[in-house]
Amino acid sequence: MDDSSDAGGNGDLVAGPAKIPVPHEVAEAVRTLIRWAGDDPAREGLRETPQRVARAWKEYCAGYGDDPAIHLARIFEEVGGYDEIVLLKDIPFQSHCEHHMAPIIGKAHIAYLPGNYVVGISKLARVLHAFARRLQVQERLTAEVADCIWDNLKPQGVAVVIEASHACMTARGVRTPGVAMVTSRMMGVFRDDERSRKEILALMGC
Ligand SMILES: Nc1nc2c(ncn2[C@@H]2O[C@H](COP(=O)(O)OP(=O)(O)OP(=O)(O)O)[C@@H](O)[C@H]2O)c(=O)[nH]1
Ligand SMILES: [Zn+2]
Repeated sequence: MDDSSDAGGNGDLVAGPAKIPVPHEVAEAVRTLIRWAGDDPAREGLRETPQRVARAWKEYCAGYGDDPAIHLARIFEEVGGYDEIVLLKDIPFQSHCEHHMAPIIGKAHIAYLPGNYVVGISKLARVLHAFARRLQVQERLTAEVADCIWDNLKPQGVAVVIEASHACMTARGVRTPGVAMVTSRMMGVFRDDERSRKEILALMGC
């Protein structure tokens, strides 16, 4: 294939982002895995696969280079006396389980009851992705997101609920599709006050 061709005239859009170099031993590890799985890493279709797999894993695990707390560094003094729940619902995310390195695909609901500060709403999703793009178990992911918001925003309450499907359960092993794992972490008023807890769970649709 001629790499210099640009038939669509879209320049960089066609070329995509610059590719990071892949260390030899990383590519070799993928070749070893392909061989062990039963295929020939030297055959035409698999020749560039080790580099692709390595770069894909850098992308899946980009959270290791993303400090979640940084996304909550820009906080605003409470806006216009707003003192009700802020909820970001149905945030899709992707992670990988630390046991099998298989995809965890799901959605998260993240809420807080402000104290003196609020944060740009996109930042809640950024915190989620910074923790999700690592090797995880769902319980720890849930706790890390909640703790990060609690520590940095100092709100009156935090509630995080995550529902996800684990490919290590659907594509292998017990092979049971259609199962959702649900985890939650309630802090402050959402843990201590029955009415607040019920209100947030109703808003989340849980
Ligand atoms: N609690 C929890 N378990 C998880 C998560 N992701 C994967 N697992 C489970 O981790 C367990 C690992 O069990 P092992 O017996 O060590 O591994 P395995 O022999 O591959 O187990 P099977 O998946 O049952 O075949 C499995 O039961 C997985 O379902 C997660 O996020 N939270
Ligand atoms: Zn797993």
